[in-house]
Parts: sequence; C-alpha cells; structure tokens
Amino acid sequence: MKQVEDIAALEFHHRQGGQFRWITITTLMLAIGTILHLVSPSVGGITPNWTIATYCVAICLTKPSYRQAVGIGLVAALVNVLTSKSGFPYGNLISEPMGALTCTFIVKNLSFIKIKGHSCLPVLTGFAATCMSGGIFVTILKIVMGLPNSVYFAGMLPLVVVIGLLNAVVTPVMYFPALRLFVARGILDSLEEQEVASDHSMYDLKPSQEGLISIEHLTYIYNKRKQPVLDDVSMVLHKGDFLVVTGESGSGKSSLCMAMTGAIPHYFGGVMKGMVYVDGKATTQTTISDLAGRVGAMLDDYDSQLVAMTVEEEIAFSLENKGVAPEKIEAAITEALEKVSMTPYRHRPLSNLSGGQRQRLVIAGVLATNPDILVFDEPTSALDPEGTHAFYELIHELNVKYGHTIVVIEHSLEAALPYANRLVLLDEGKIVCDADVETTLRYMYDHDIYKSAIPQVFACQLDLEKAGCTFPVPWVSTEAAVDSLRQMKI
Ligand SMILES: Nc1ncnc2c1ncn2[C@@H]1O[C@H](COP(=O)(O)OP(=O)(O)OP(=O)(O)O)[C@@H](O)[C@H]1O
Repeated sequence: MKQVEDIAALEFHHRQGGQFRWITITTLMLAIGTILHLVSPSVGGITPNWTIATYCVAICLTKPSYRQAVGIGLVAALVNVLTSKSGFPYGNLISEPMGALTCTFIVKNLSFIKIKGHSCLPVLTGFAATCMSGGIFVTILKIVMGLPNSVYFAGMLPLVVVIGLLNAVVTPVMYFPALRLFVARGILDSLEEQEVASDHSMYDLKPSQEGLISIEHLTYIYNKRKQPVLDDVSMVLHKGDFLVVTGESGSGKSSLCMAMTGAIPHYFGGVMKGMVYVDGKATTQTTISDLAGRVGAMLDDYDSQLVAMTVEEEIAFSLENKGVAPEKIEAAITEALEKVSMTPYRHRPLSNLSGGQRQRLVIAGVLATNPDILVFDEPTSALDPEGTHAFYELIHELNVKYGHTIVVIEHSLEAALPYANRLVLLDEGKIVCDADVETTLRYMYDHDIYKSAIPQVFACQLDLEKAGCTFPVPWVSTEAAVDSLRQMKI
C-alpha cells in the first residue's frame, strides 16, 4: 500500500458516461476491422487478422472488465462467422472471446512494460491475442474437419504465429492514431491523465479526523470546466448532527452534497483532489452502491426518484435495487412507512398522493435501507409553508428519535434553522464559516455574504443590537425570540 504524503494533491479523474465508453469505442473499431477484413488484399494467403487487431485496440483504449471482454469477443466472433469463407467458422465463438480475454489479461497485468516510456500493450496484445484466438480456431477446425497432423503442425500453427507477428505491427499502427482521435474528441483521457486516473486501490487512505463523513481538502472541477466548484473544502460531519448548508446560487452546495453521496467522483465527470471519507473509507475506494447503504440522498427533483405504481411497490423497488433479501423486504417497508407516518397509504397508487406525501414516500424509500446519514438537496423548494414545516418536523424526528444524521442544503433558512445544530456557509466553492447557527448567521451579516437568506427575525435582532439592545437567547426562530423577550420580562 502506498502512503499519501499530501492528501490535498491526490487526484482522481473520472469522465462522465465512462461506463458506456467501451461499447462506443469497440463498436467503432470493430466496424473499421470488418471493412478492412472485407477489402484488404492477402499476400500469399497471408493477411493481418483485422478483427482481432481492432478489438485489441479497443481493449487497450478502454480497459474493460473480463465480462465485458467476453462480450467484445462474442461480437467479433459473430462478425467473423458472418464474413468467413472457412469451412467451419463457428470455432470463432470460442476463439474470439478467448482472444479478447487474453488481451484484457495483458492490459490489466502487463501495463508496466514500456520501452522509452511508450506503452508496449498494443504490440503484446496484438501478438498474444492473435496467437491465442488463432491457435484455438485452427485446433477446432482440425478436429471438426479431421485434418491431418502434418497440415496442423507444419501449416496451420506456423501461419497463426506469422499472422500474430503481423498483428503485432498493425495493432500499434491503429492504436496510436485512434488514441489521439478519441483524446482530441474528449472521449478518452490522455495517457498522462490515465496515469493518475481513477484507480486508488493502491493507496493507504485514512481520514485524519474521526467522523461519519470527513471531507479533507476537497477540490472539484467538472469536466470541461477550468474553475473548481469546490475549492479546498474541509469539514467533518459527526454522528447526530443536523447540518444545514447554505450559500448563494452556484456556490457549490449541491456539488458538496454529491461528494458526500459518492456521485462525485463516481458519476459526474471531472477531477477531484483531496478526499471524502464515509465511515472512515475513502469514497474513491468505495462504489456508489456501497455508499448508498450508508448515505441516503433525496435530490431536489425528488419526483424523478419515484418509479413504481403504488407506495408499497415503490419502497420494495428501492430495496430490491439495493440487493436486500426478499424475506426482509416486508418488514423494512413497514418500518420505513411508520417512520414517515405513511402507514395508511401503503396500498395507494402514487398518482393519488399529494406533493408532500410523494416527498415522504421518497424519504421512506431512502430510509428503507437504514442509512445512518440522510442528505437532502433543497427539499422544500416545491412545498408551501405548511408542507415545509411538516417536512422539518419529520426530519427533526428522524434526527432525534431514530438517530439519523442529517445534512440539508437549503436556501430558505427560516424553517430549517430551529432544528439545526450547525450552519455551514459556502461562498464561491469555499467553506467560509462552519459553526453553530448563531455564529454563522452573524458571519453572513458581518461579511455581507448571502445576507438576503438571514431569517427576518434574526436580522431584526441584529438591528436591535445595533441600537444597543442585548438579548439572552439568539433569535434563530420566532419561538427563540419570544423566549428571549420573556426572559427579559418584556
Ligand atoms: N454536472 C455539471 N457539470 C458542469 N458544471 C456543473 C455541473 N453541476 C453544477 N455545475 C456548476 O458548478 C457550480 C456549482 O453548482 P452547484 O449546483 O453545486 O451550486 P449550488 O450552490 O447548489 O447552486 P443552486 O443553489 O443554484 O442549486 C455552478 O457554476 C454550476 O453551473
């Protein structure tokens, strides 16, 4: 395990949509391979195996998993079966997946072999995959067609090696222009970027502070952006916190929320520096689905999180999706509905629910897997004042009664702050204040940052203080103001 000296400098690159890149690139390369296969002249019966060369290029470029490699091999086999003039082309169905697996094995294990800093993978894969695939193909052909040993050993196998050598030349000849093309088009990272890219498995990553979520020197730049949306952000979320994050539009609140759920860096494309730890584990060493069991998120357009027909089906769907055992689903639905006071609506169709009830249902779906941390991105933007109040009462109960740790991204602070123990202020991607509610509100006022969001009742207290008044209790809510005035016997 490698030690990390400076976590602020540790990078993680991810290109959005990366999970489908291998399909795009392989399809394109195999199409080129098929055309070359059909039109290229053979010299003395010898021609490169274009299909293998092109899928080797695709595999070297996209580094697919072994399962994906089998898929690539099967597509290549189908192309070969359909275009082959051989007496028994069906051996391709075994030989091509084996060739693609060989290529993938080399890409995963021998990438350290370089000559003068240049990757040898295209040469190695071109040769080895062709020998493996060709060797298997001619062996099957010999058995099925009953060809004599002399033809097999003196003719077929040497021919496979010769074509392997040819492919060791044509594969790099295609690889480097293809790499330049895909990098120029923004589909692939350059080789230098890939060096530092998205593999942190070799690092020994541990948080320097204890907490449910520990964010350390996090800087994040979205793809095709130059400026970071989060700039050297550090904070710790403790068990039991009710944390409100606020700031001007575009200050990076949602991005911070995405970093806590793992969507940054795993889903959104971009460059992340620094680290986010959830339960002591670096998010770059965890998958989004693992994180979903620890951090439940409700997005601002929460309606898009609803997919089923009835309330019960909706929660069951979210549980099945997270791999919960069928025998545990019934009890988990009952418990989640109880927590959000939706038990009587269990069999209701979603179309019969109000906006607030739909939101409660999304929360129930999130709660069903019992995550410790709940993150809400602008949860009240579509609710009326009554709905907003009911929402915060519910979240408060989840916090104090059920022990969930809460993070809320919020513009309208009036309703949220009475329940919060911390208020974090973001400004242009930086945390400029992380303190108790009163301190952060005062900071906003004194530094003229997002002053318009300060609850009116607190702004009133600050104006009265300017006129020389002092109060025993900060007016973070109307109730607190009344309490403060009562104590003063006014
Ligand atoms: N997927 C994305 N790709 C590129 N840029 C993005 C992406 N998402 C957000 N941004 C940019 O990042 C910056 C911060 O956005 P973010 O949504 O985190 O801020 P915010 O404080 O939540 O804003 P708002 O209150 O308006 O929702 C903005 O300039 C935004 O345009």
